[in-house]
This record gives sequence, C-alpha cells and structure tokens, in this order.
Amino acid sequence: WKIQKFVNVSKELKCGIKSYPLIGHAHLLAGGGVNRMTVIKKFSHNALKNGGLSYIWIGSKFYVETALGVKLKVNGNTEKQLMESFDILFKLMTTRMVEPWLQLDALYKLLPQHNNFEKNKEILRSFVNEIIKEKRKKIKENIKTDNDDTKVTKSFLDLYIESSGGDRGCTDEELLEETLVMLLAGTDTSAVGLCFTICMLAQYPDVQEKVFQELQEVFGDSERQVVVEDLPRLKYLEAVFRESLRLYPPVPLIVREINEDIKLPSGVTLKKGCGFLALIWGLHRNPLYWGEDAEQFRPERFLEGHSRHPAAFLTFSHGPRNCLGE
Ligand code: HEM
Repeated sequence: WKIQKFVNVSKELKCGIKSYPLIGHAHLLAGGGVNRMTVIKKFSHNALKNGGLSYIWIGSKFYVETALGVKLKVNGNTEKQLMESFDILFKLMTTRMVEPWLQLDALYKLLPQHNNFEKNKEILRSFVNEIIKEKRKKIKENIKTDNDDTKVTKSFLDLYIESSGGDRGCTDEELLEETLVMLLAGTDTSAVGLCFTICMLAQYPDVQEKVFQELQEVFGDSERQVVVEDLPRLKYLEAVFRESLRLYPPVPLIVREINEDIKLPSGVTLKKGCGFLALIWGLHRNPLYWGEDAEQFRPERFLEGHSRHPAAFLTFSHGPRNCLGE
C-alpha cells in the first residue's frame, strides 16, 4: 500500500482544484450570483425528492466529476441507478460491520443480502469499466473529452491512465480497483461533510454572511472555476469546513491493531495484538484539546493561530494511513 499511496498522492497533487470536492465546489454552491440560487434550489429539490439518497447524490455528482471527469445528469436513469447502488452498498456494508454474525463469509453467502451486494457491486464496476474503456479510447485518439476544461484540469482517472504508461501501464482491473477505492473513500465522506457544513450555514446566518462576503471578494459575480491560487484567499471558508468537520466528522471513529505494548500517560497499557478504537467524535469535543467552548460551532477557532496537538484534529486521521483526500 505504501507504493500505491505514493503513486496516488503524486497524482492527486498534480490534479487541479476540482479534485478537492469540498472547496472546489463551494463557489458553485455559495457564490456566483444567479448560479448560486439555481444550484441551491436544485439541491433542495433533490434533497426533498430523494430523501436519504440526496446526500449520496451531492457527493457522487461532484466527486464522480472530479475523480472520473464525466458529467452526471441530475435525473438521468443511469445516474439514478448508480446512486441507488451506492446507497444499497453503503447500507449493506455498514450493517455487516456492526452485526458480527454477518461477518462470517460462509453464512453471509447464503443470505439474500449477499446477492443484493454482488448485484449492486457489479452495477458500479460496469459503470466505471465503461468509463475506463472510453477514456483509453479517447486518450489513444487524442480526443478532448466533452468536459473540455480537462485542458486545464485533468481528472484523477485521466492522470492515472496517462502516467501509468497508457496501454502498457496499469491493467483495466488495476485501474478499476484504484478508482473504486477513490470513489468509495471520497464520496460518502465528502457528501456528509458538505451536508453538515450546509446545515451549519443555515443555522448560523452570521457565519453564512461572512462566507458569502469572502466569496464575493474573491469571485464577485463571475462564474469562473476555482483555481489553486484562490485557496489562500478563502481562509474563512476553510475554517468553516474545518469547524463543521470537527463537530461532525464524517468518519467518527477509526480502528487499529496494537503492534507493541504502549503505556498511556494515564497508566493504562494497551497490549500488543489488541484492537484499538479511536473515537474521533469524542476527541473533537474534548475541552482538554478544544477549550471550554468545544461543543460550540465557532469557525474563528481555526484562525486564531493556537498551537494544538497535531493529532487533536483527526477528521482525516493521522500518520502513514491518513486520508489521501485531505
Ligand atoms: C471530508 C471528506 C473526507 C473525510 C472526512 C475522510 C476521512 C478519512 C479517514 C478518517 C481516513 C482514515 C481511515 C482509517 O484510518 O481507518 C481516510 C482514508 C482514506 N481516504 Fe479519506 N476522507 C475524505 C475524503 C477523501 C477523498 C476525497 C478521497 C479521494 C481522493 C479520500 C481517499 C482516502 C483513501 C484512499 C484513504 C486510505 C488511505 C490509506 O489507507 O493509506 N478521502 N479518509
């Protein structure tokens, strides 16, 4: 995984800003005059219409475009099917995680959930496979994709195919696996993060106003794409995302295996071979690290320049297996 991660990180760094779904699309959601209202209206309409599916839609639509470089139609049949499959797969996976008896492969294979899982996994795999085939063809024929800002911003998949040596590089199966990891790791997390940020903006109109003013200063009424150079000027927006991700981390806990005995300052020893569960949600609300107002939504805390323990903010985990999307 170390080699794979290095390859992935180098690709990510070369991708344009659209590769960062949260910031990359904030302008589209919150800025840009008329466009802002249209997008928010569409967003609310879909949220009402699709209920639980809507959060998957936001994440997938934005993320599929950045990772694969294909445009999704909001109400297209393929897209609907894709979102449904995502939804079903996530539900089946989480149910399996929390119900120990479902973790026995031999038993699971006898249950209808297994067939359902395989059916929906196949839908996702063939969707990505088709895109890989199409991309390879276009790269070979040197055709610009209809997402023509690939001239400036290439999708993760474009870069992966090109820099792994085109036809002589990664096999289709390898590309498929890598792309699926990216899709699964980046979709639900970004969507949940975005949803909570939008909820926070709705609950705190003063914060919303400050975000809006910052976006106006940077973009005015222009509908241009966000570029890397805009980032240092979107400081308040970044603080808002961080604060939402602190209070509502999309991955609220992570698990590790202890590979050597560790004595904690409290005197408790974590024994080699044990499982360890780090509760990110609890850590982020601990006054020891975040002060007495830890439970409050206050984006300014990220702008005050206080030095904190490097692992006090664990939204994207920490160390060698931290998040690639951070
Ligand atoms: C707000 C959005 C996101 C959050 C909160 C998040 C959170 C996390 C966390 C907590 C981990 C560590 C899991 C563990 O240690 O068990 C992780 C790993 C990972 N994330 Fe993200 N993630 C986000 C977005 C993304 C995006 C957009 C991508 C795609 C580029 C991505 C790709 C990955 C990958 C590939 C790993 C595994 C890294 C490894 O094992 O070496 N994530 N993420």
